[in-house]
This record gives sequence, C-alpha cells and structure tokens, in this order.
Amino acid sequence: MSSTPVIGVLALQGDVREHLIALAAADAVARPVRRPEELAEVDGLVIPGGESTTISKLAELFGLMEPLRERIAAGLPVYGTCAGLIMLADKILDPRSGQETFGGIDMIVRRNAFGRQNESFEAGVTVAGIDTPVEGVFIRAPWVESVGGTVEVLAEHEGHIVAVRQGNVLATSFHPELTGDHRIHELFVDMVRAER
Ligand SMILES: NC(=O)CC[C@H](N)C(=O)O
Repeated sequence: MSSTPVIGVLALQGDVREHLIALAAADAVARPVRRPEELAEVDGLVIPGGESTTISKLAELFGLMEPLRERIAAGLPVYGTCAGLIMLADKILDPRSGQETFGGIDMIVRRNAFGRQNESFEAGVTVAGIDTPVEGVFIRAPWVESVGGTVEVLAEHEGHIVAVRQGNVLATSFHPELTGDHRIHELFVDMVRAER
C-alpha cells in the first residue's frame, strides 16, 4: 500500500480550516499552502471557496500564480470549490477587471450565477460516481456555462452544471467541506493516490 498522500489547501483566503478537516477525515495528510516552497511539497491541492477576485490578487502577491499554473499543467491533482472552481476555469464570463485564474479546466464559468449572498441555498445533488446525493451548499455560487469536449460533467442542478472533472482537475460550485459528508473529498484523495 502506498503512503498517505499529502494534500495542501491554498490558504490565501476562504474556508481553509474546513477543507483541512475534511481531507484529514478522508485519510490524507492535510496542510495549508501559502508559499511556492509549500506548494512544491504537496501531492495535491484544494482551492477553497471565498472570493475569487481576492484569491486572484493574493496569489499574485504571494508569487503563487505562475508556479501553480505550471504544476497544474504538469498534472498536479487539484480540487476547487465555489471560488476555487472559478479559479480553475480557463475563462470567466464576467470577471472583475484584472481578475485572473489558474485555469486547468476547459470551461467558461459565470460568477454569482445562483444569486447573491442572501440567495444562498442547500440542495441534494447527484454526483457521478457517488451512489446517493450529496448535500450541496451553494453560497453566491457560480455555475459552469459551457465546457469543452474533454470535460466530464459530474453534476447538474436545475439544468446548470455544478461539478466537473477534466483529467486531474476537479471542481464543484458547492461546498462539501461544510456538510460533514466527506465523499467528494474521498473521491479527490483517490484521484491523488492514483497519480502517485
Ligand atoms: N462561496 C464562494 O466561494 C463565492 C464565490 C464568489 N461569488 C466569487 O466570485 O468568488
């Protein structure tokens, strides 16, 4: 059996702690990542929810934008939730000026697509590869407007794409780290194990 994978959580902004807890529950060694040297040491990375415009600015400031783009291109398994999904999109439909993404998934996303903060909601979501619905917590959530041919759509909510995978990159519009249901984190940890 291979050793336990080390998975980082990008800790610039957002719900870092909840992801660290969920990853530990899914049998990974989880640690925060803020610096390029820390990024170099992980087998996989989670990009949490928060505010994608802020994560984009801080990633530039901390010198993580290019190193992370390079590692994603080189096959690093990455999982993004909500703002993290936005950061993994090759294109944002409605970016703030200067807003950049890491990219990695051939998709176009729409920010705040499901409504503003007061329109946040929970819904059962059927995710390909997981036998019963997961509880989706949507907080000013984006949806995926369109995907390229090699992107797998894993889940939809009311006709909108809310979970996708392209190769080593996984993304959900919703926040499984807030529910105590660790099945999506387990799926990601399995992706990381498969790569090692
Ligand atoms: N819960 C979230 O991560 C919200 C995402 C936020 N609307 C953004 O554009 O980054």
